[in-house]
Amino acid sequence: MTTMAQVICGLARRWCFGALGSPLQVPCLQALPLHLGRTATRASQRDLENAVHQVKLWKKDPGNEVKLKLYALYKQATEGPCNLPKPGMMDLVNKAKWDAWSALGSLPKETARENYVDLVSSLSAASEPPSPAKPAADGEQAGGDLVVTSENHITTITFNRPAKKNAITTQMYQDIMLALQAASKDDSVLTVLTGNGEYYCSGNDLTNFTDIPPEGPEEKARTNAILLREFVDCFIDFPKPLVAVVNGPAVGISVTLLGLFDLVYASDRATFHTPFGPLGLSPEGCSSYTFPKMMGPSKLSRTKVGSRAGEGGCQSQATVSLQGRGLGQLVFLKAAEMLIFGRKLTAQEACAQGLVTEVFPDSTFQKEVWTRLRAYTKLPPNAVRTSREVMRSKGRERLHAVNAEECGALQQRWLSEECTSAVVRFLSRRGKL
Ligand SMILES: CCCCC/C=C/C(=O)SCCNC(=O)CCNC(=O)[C@H](O)C(C)(C)COP(=O)(O)OP(=O)(O)OC[C@H]1O[C@@H](n2cnc3c(N)ncnc32)[C@H](O)[C@@H]1OP(=O)(O)O
Repeated sequence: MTTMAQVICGLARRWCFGALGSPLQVPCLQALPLHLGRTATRASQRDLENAVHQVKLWKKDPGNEVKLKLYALYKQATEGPCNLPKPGMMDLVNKAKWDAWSALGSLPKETARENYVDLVSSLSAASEPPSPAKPAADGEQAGGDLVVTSENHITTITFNRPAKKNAITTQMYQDIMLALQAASKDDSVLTVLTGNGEYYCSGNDLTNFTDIPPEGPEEKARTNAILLREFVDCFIDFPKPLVAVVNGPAVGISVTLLGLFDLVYASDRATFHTPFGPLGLSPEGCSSYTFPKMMGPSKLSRTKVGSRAGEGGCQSQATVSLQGRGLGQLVFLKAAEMLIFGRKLTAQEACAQGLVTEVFPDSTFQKEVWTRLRAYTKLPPNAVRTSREVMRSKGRERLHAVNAEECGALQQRWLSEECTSAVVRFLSRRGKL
């Protein structure tokens, strides 16, 4: 499946060479050097054609920002100021192109031609053969975006895109579903989700929103809603204990799904963030039901006073009891603060709210957690499975209904200006469009 970045790269590559479509508003584009005037003679049409040919010879991808700048200059040099109607918000590729071209305003054709030629010549001088790919360092996991292992009666599903903070691609949703289906039938006792690298998971890969099919954004939203519903249903119906080993910051759907897990063990460097408000989105993963149920509309959290992290419960965080005895901090955290207003929780706060089972010092996190999980696999597997089933069966029908409602709401949210603007802002901040 091509993502927006590939679509843009492909189009931008054609834009540079063949000048297609209309430009894009990428604020950082203005940051690129405009050679406002050549000290030598003015660039001729021939110089422009030579520069276009030179770009074709480039071995190293200059990145979207440069491609879009070249595209906009080429259009300005050959057609003058942007003369196309502004595309719709969801038509991100053409909007990206329209804005980049429009950003050049009434720059004269000759100047645009000079700038194009100068930019190509300066980049050609700077370009060097791409360095050989860095071999995976010792201990780093090779493998694809998702690594699934099964040993010691534990199936482990590891998000493995550390360079992208383990953001979940569309393919990864499919692969996680396949892994859960296999785990439900294998001889494992527990199934674990965890992350490779500093992040647990940064949620949905926001470029997922931008790969618009020919049928248009409505079709994309419809298929996304089906994918999300099936994905969450897999967790609702999963028949064995689900464990999250939250090794670092968790965002979005990787947080909301935790309400469907049986154990959530977190490193004390983990954070839990559901930025649905800023993204123009709404909750998923049944969190609109599980979080209020877990946290209460407003909850005075009670944790062991003075307990060391890892000795049961959350790290010490004195709270005051309803009787008002003792000193400490009132921890009023509502599900609404997370899901509506996007408040980020520390591991301790998430534990105090019931989202996290236990917090461990990062230095001993992996050792302590995996020792404990291996001990749990020694329990009689059928008893474990039966106990979990009787705990979970009563709520499944309700969870399926919640999932359906959440996906229906999101299907509309994905088409909203609020959401598309937020996605464009995120992707534009680093020239991802
Ligand atoms: C069909 C199913 C729908 C499911 C519905 C689910 C909804 C959600 O999950 S909503 C939440 C979505 N996630 C986000 O909004 C997080 C977006 N990312 C960020 O805010 C930040 O990247 C960060 C806070 C997670 C980390 O910031 P920082 O430490 O500054 O690192 P960078 O931003 O430079 O990230 C490094 C690299 O990774 C890319 N990246 C990170 N997260 C995502 C993401 N969610 N989607 C796409 N790409 C992501 C980021 O763009 C950087 O890439 P490069 O610039 O190429 O290095």
